[in-house]
Amino acid sequence: MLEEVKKSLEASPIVKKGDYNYFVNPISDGVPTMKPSMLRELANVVKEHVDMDIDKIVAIEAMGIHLATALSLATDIPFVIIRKRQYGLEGEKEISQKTGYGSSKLYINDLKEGEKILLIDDVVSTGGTLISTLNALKELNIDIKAAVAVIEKGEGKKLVEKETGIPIFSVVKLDVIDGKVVIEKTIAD
Ligand SMILES: O=P(O)(O)OC[C@H]1O[C@H](OP(=O)(O)OP(=O)(O)O)[C@H](O)[C@@H]1O
Ligand SMILES: Nc1nc2[nH]cnc2c(=O)[nH]1
Repeated sequence: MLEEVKKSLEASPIVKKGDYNYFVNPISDGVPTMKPSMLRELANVVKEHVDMDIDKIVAIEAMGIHLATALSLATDIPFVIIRKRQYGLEGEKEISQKTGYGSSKLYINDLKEGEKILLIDDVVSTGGTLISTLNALKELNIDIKAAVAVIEKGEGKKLVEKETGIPIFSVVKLDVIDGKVVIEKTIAD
């Protein structure tokens, strides 16, 4: 199980973004090319391990979108995207997001108080993105049933859990060591 995912991650090229070792992978970049079998397996793993008694899947742009789409097709649950684009719609909420290599704004739309959601993104690394997003969703009184970061890089997941009180489900934990992705564990181990 997850052999294709592990092989693909271990083969990830590493590029520097300043001092930050950024791995490049189909799950987190759509580059190199994503295989449908790998995307399907990831959606099924999430579906099997996470409480799917929810009203909506919520994706973070950009690299949560294909994961949310696959999960939506596997479960028939609708999804909405937290965009990097501002629409100015009524009720829109702005979030400031900071990663290990950049920052931007995110915009929450079309989520109602009490709605049961699963939040999904590709990677948790420093935890900056999930901390600001989960805290904003809490301020909106959204019922966060689950939060998923398919790939856990480094120690950011623990920080998110400490800062938000919300457990994060991840499929693979990895780190970049000596210029290579090293898998530390997977949900199948
Ligand atoms: O835990 P963190 O350090 O916050 O890193 C995780 C975030 O970094 C990436 O987003 P990025 O801003 O690069 O945008 P993208 O999804 O548009 O590539 C990734 O998709 C996560 O959202
Ligand atoms: N693709 C990719 N996305 C990230 N998001 C946060 N860190 C990383 C990384 O190293 N690679």
